[in-house]
This record gives sequence, structure tokens and C-alpha cells, in this order.
Amino acid sequence: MIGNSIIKLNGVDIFQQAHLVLSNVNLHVDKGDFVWLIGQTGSGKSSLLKVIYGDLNIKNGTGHACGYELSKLASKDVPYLRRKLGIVFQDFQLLTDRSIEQNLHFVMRATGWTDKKLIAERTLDVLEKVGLRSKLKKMPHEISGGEQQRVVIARALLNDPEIILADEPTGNLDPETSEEIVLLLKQISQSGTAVLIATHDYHIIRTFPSRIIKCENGKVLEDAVI
Ligand SMILES: Nc1ncnc2c1ncn2[C@@H]1O[C@H](COP(=O)(O)OP(=O)(O)OP(=O)(O)O)[C@@H](O)[C@H]1O
Repeated sequence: MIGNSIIKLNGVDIFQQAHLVLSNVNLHVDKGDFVWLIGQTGSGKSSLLKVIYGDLNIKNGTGHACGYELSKLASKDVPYLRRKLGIVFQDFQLLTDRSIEQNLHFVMRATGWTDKKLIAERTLDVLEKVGLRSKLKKMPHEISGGEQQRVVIARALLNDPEIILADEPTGNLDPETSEEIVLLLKQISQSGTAVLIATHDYHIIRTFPSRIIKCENGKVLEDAVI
């Protein structure tokens, strides 16, 4: 980390194959920031997130995420970068054939946790943070959609990330449950973990006003308004 800076992109060009999706991207996200990411379908939101989690290389410019220099990121570094990022995406849902506890243990073992006592303690700790300690033994289908999303957030918190990246975290939820999820993410940001949320849900942005960045016409615009 450079000071309080968690994400720092300076003059970065982002390509999908030969197509320049976003040019001259300048973005700073600091510890504890809560940032909305908006933009029309195809405007480059996912591409920007992919750069941050090391799934897309940067061309030109300089980029840092959680202390890693993105232009020099080797494939072997990617799993370590990912441990510093909590990912809350539609594509990373819970494993349906395992309990909440087993879902969390699975990720912990995959990210290098071995001590059974520490695994058990951390599992309860993150479930406590999202208010679901009592659901430890439940299967995903035995809890609501909003509770499942809370477990996904708990899973993202396991390795004490510097930032949570969330892509449409309220996509499948009713308005009331959406507000509960965003309130939880807001509280997480207030405890020091930065939060960056890509969304098309302007209602939820109005409910939780904060900094908005927008992908538009191949640029990332700061202080966007909706
Ligand atoms: N794997 C890929 N190969 C080639 N082009 C791609 C790839 N993924 C995305 N693109 C293109 O890059 C551009 C930006 O796409 P991206 O998925 O970043 O947009 P988005 O803002 O996240 O859209 P949405 O809101 O639909 O998720 C689009 O023109 C898209 O067609």
C-alpha cells in the first residue's frame, strides 16, 4: 500500500483484445472509501474491475492495487493479490451442495488456512459481522437470497481484504433487502475496508449517496451525477 492508497491508476489504457475500452484512466481509491461505479452496458465497468483484480493486463500508464504493481503482475502473484481483494460477483455464488460453514472452510483451505481452530474462529467471526452466526450449519437453499448475499460478503471478508469489489450485489434482491446489503457494505467501509460497487441501480445510489465514478465514451469520469 502506498500511504492510504489501495487502488491507484494513472494514465492507464484498458483493452479487451484489440479494442480500446477505456483510455487514460486515472483512479484513486483510498482506505475506507465507498465508491459507486456506474455506466451503460458495455461501457467498461467489468473491464475496469478485471484490471483491479488482475484478470486483465494494463497497457500504458501505471497501476497499483493493494500494493501490487499491475503492469508487472506475474500469474503467480494473482492469487496473492486476490487474497487482498474481497470479490462479491454474481458469478461467484455459493456452492449449493455445501453448508454455509463448508463454503467458508472451502475458500479458507484454498487460500492457505490450515489450523482448524483458527478456521473455526474466523468462520464465526465473519458470520458475526454479517449477522448470520446462527446459520452456520444451513445449506444455501435453506436461507433467503439476501442472507445468501450476506454469506458471499462474509466469504469476501475471510482474508481481511483491503477492498471489496462488488458487481451488481443487489441484482437479484428486492428493494428492502438491497438496502440492507448496501448498509452492510457501507458499515464495512466505515471500518476501513474500501468498497467499490458497480451497479445499474440508481435508486440504491440515491439512498446511499457517495462518490460516483462513471464509465462513459471510453473514459472514467470522476464525481459523476445520476
Ligand atoms: N472477453 C472479451 N473479449 C472481447 N471484448 C470484450 C470482452 N469482454 C468485454 N468486451 C467488450 O469490452 C467492452 C466493455 O465491456 P464490459 O464488460 O467491461 O462492460 P460493462 O460496463 O461491464 O457492461 P455490463 O454493464 O453489461 O456488465 C464491450 O464493448 C464488450 O463487448
